[in-house]
Amino acid sequence: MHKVSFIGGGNMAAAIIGGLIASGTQPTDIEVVEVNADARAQLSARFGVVTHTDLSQARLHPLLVLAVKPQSLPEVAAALATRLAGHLVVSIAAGIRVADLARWLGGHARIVRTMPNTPALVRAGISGLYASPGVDADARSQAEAILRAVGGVVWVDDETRLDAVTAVSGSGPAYVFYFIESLEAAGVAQGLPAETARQLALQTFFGAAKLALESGEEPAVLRQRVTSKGGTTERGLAALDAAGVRAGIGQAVEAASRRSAELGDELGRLA
Ligand SMILES: NC(=O)C1=CN([C@@H]2O[C@H](COP(=O)(O)OP(=O)(O)OC[C@H]3O[C@@H](n4cnc5c(N)ncnc54)[C@H](O)[C@@H]3O)[C@@H](O)[C@H]2O)C=CC1
Ligand SMILES: O=C(O)[C@@H]1CCC=N1
Repeated sequence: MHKVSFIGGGNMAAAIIGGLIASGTQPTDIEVVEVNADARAQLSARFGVVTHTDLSQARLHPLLVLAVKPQSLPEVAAALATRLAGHLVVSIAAGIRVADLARWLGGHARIVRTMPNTPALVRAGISGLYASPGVDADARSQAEAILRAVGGVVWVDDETRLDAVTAVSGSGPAYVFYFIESLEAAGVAQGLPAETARQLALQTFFGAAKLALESGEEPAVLRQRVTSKGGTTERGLAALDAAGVRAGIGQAVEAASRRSAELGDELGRLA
C-alpha cells in the first residue's frame, strides 16, 4: 500500500485508518491533517499516525483522502490546488461531484469519488466508488485498495448512482440502528428487561444478515421460512405493512438520495 495523507481526521477517516493499519499499512506511512486538537490527540494515541494542524505542514503523500464535511471541501480543495501534481485524490464527501472537486482543485483530474459507511470501523463496511473515464486502472485499483481495507466495494459507472449508494448504504447504518432501537423499545413495552431486549434485537439483526449473506438465498425466501401460516410472524408482518413501513423505507432512501444530489447542486454552484 502507498503512503496516504488524510485531510480531515473525524469518524470516517479514523475508521479507514484503522482498517489500513489492520491490513498492514505502517502507521508512520499515514499522515492526517486535522484542525481539532482532541481529534489529533486521539488519532496519535490510537493509531500512532503522524498528525498535523494544517495543510502547510503536510508532506502530501501520492495518495490523498479527502475526509472533511462536504461544506468544508471547497476551502480545503482551494488550499490544496497549488500543491498537487500526480496525486491520486480519493474523496469520501457526500454529494460532491467529481467535476466540481476537479475545478476547486485547479483542474486536477486524478480523482476517485467514493461513499463508504461507518461499519468500516469494524471492517464490515461497504463502499461505492466512481471514477471519471479518464482515470486509469492503476488509480482505480489504488483507491479500491483503500476502501477494501475496511470492507466490500462496488463500482458504479454513472456518477449519479452514487446518490442512491449514499442513500442506501452510506446513510443505511442509521436506518438499521433506528430499526434496532425500535425493536428493543417494543420488546421493553412487552415487558422484557432493557438489556434482554437489546441483546435479542442486536443478535437478531446480526444473525439474519449473516444468514442472508452466507446462505445466498433471496431475503424474501428467508422471510417466508420464518412465516408460518396462521402464526405469529404473519400477524407481525401484516402490522408492518399496515403501518406503511415498507413505503417509509422507500421514502427515506428517496429523501436521502435527493439530499445527496442537492448537496452537489448547492456546493457545486461555488466557484
Ligand atoms: N459519517 C458517515 O456515516 C459517513 C460520512 N461520509 C463523509 O465523510 C466525510 C467526513 O464525515 P465524518 O467523518 O462523519 O465527519 P467528522 O466531522 O467526524 O470529520 C470531519 C473532520 O474534519 C475536520 N476538519 C474540518 N475542517 C478541516 C480542515 N480545513 N482541515 C483539516 N481537517 C478539518 C474536523 O475537525 C473533523 O474532525 C463527510 O464528507 C461525509 O459526507 C461518508 C460516508 C459515511
Ligand atoms: O449523513 C450524511 O450526510 C453522511 C453521508 C452518508 C452518511 N453520513
